[in-house]
Amino acid sequence: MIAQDIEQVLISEEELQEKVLELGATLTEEYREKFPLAIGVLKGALPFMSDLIKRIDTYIELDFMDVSSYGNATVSSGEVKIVKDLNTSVEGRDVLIIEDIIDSGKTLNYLVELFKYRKANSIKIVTLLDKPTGRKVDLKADYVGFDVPDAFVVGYGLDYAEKYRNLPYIGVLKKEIYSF
Ligand SMILES: O=P(O)(O)OC[C@H]1O[C@H](OP(=O)(O)OP(=O)(O)O)[C@H](O)[C@@H]1O
Ligand code: HPA
Ligand SMILES: [Mg+2]
Repeated sequence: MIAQDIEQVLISEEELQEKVLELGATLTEEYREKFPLAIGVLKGALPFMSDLIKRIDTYIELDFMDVSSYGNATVSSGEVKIVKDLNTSVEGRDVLIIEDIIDSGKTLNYLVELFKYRKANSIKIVTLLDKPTGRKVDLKADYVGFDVPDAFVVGYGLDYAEKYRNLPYIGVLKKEIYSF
């Protein structure tokens, strides 16, 4: 079915779940004495966030921010739009931003600056994937699941034109799907 559009599986379901466990254990230690505000960046972070929070064994509060800069393209427009803002104030809070991928870095750079301006006490980033070759601004995550090569990847939350978010693994799309 939708798997027929995938050229190659980069990260299997088992590898994803193993990494989520490992990151959950690390974050449990990091936030043991705190009550962080975990902010999921919609829509891409949803599957990762859903799995990760179940592996964090300390008190956490959840919120969501919906920002978008890709539309239906495979290259960032560079303009980050807030589609849905937080319900909670970040002032004085220990913020943990949960992302699916850092590519150009523009989305997270925008969010980090916004949360600094709103006076968060601390801001950390956990991202499932990092694509260092895509970077346009200087930005590093505190916790990274996997580095990915310079290819447009989909699955486990990541989309191409809003499709493929529901694949249970991370794959590379066949070229003919997005170049015509
Ligand atoms: O580092 P960057 O170049 O900014 O790219 C990363 C961002 O782009 C994607 O979101 P997108 O804007 O496509 O929204 P989505 O999560 O709803 O797909 C992805 O989920 C990250 O949030
Ligand atoms: N795939 C899906 N969405 C993305 C990517 C990618 O490689 N980079 C930034 N947003
Ligand atoms: Mg997208």
